[in-house]
Amino acid sequence: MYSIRKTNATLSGEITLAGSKSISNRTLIIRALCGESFPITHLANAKDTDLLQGLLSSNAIVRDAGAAGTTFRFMTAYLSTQEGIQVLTGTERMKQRPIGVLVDALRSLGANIEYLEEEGYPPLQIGPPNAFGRNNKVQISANTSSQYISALLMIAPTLPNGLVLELLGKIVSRPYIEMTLAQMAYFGVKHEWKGQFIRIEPQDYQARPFVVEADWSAASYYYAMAAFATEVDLQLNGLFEDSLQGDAVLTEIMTHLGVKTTFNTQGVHLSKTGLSLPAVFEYDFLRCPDLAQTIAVVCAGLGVTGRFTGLETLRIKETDRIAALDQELAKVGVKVIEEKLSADGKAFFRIEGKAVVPAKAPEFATYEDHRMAMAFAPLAFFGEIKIHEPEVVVKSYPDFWRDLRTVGFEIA
Ligand SMILES: O=C(O)C1=C[C@@H](OP(=O)(O)O)[C@@H](O)[C@H](O)C1
Ligand SMILES: C=C(OP(=O)(O)O)C(=O)O
Repeated sequence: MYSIRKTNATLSGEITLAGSKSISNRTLIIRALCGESFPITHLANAKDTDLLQGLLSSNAIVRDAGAAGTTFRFMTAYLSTQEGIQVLTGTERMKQRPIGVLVDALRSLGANIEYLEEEGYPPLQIGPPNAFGRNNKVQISANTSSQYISALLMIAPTLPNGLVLELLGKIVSRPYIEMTLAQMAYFGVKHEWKGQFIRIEPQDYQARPFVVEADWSAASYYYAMAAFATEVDLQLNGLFEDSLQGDAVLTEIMTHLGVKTTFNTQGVHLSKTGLSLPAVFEYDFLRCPDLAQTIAVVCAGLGVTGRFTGLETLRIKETDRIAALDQELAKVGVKVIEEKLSADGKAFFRIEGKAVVPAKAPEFATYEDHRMAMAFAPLAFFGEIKIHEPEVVVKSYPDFWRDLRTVGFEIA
């Protein structure tokens, strides 16, 4: 457990953020499918990326993706194209995260996949494919996780007849699908996306050097600190305005919550907007679910009522993130209230109250979720806090605590 304090109310310094884990993991899969190696600069140092790199270079029969969702989903599709029999497993939590939508789609393409424990969940046994990809039309429900779709898209150009993917229902996390297609395009693979259909012809990936941009989801924790600080002069290096990451929408979100972004040659500079805050901040996180915890804590810290939609997928991530936010925000007197469904069927969650950090440091549990630890850390601006199992941050941002110390946090 860490005890965290911020003894002054200002925020200044310079942080060089590590590479995006989402972009890195796509790049590694594409390189594995490419047949020719290419250099990757600024690859993420996230554990999820290390795991993927390890699994791709392993010949082991049992491969463990740990807690890494993209690693598990991307490897499921990748191994379906490979000879031999492999077992793909993960943590106890991974065994509760659904995979049936992807397995059904891969089976319809000819993959030979068996569930080793519970139907619809990891671990999987992936056997040699049978006429894999002879059929090239697949329907897939798009409302659970975009990672299934990205996993299929990346193998699509290597299939004998390519792939025509029909997305069924509401598309969650759409910018991650766009990220996948944009990276595939960088490596020479064309696609056509019309309405609910994405078509990819059989094509070869072209090897080219690749530079990974810094992680916008990781940047969000500094924006939260900037929202809580009285004065801000903070530089975050490695980020681009023209980003592959949907989470770059953070700059826009945070202008409403008091943080001004100025792009420069190195990345972004953060300062205060000086504008007054809204009483209520309404936002739909369907396109950027990984920002939801950060912004929930920002609203709590500022005493702005958050009114959020698009949180449905949060329940199947590293933990049930809605339940975790509810439990932990209660420790600073903030409520997470699920409203009745609106007429158009939208589920609204209200984040209500102003966080008060009690004199006896509150202890925040992290539920094996890196984003719980990182989203709650900025509350140290309001008093001493404690974070359980701080090492969870390794999943996406192993240097988080080191970097926090460099901007004036006392961590013991
Ligand atoms: O494709 C990706 O890199 C990701 C997609 C999102 O997941 P879902 O599509 O399951 O929402 C996101 O939450 C996750 O952190 C990374
Ligand atoms: C949801 C996340 O990751 P994954 O689904 O890849 O485990 C995340 O990093 O917030």
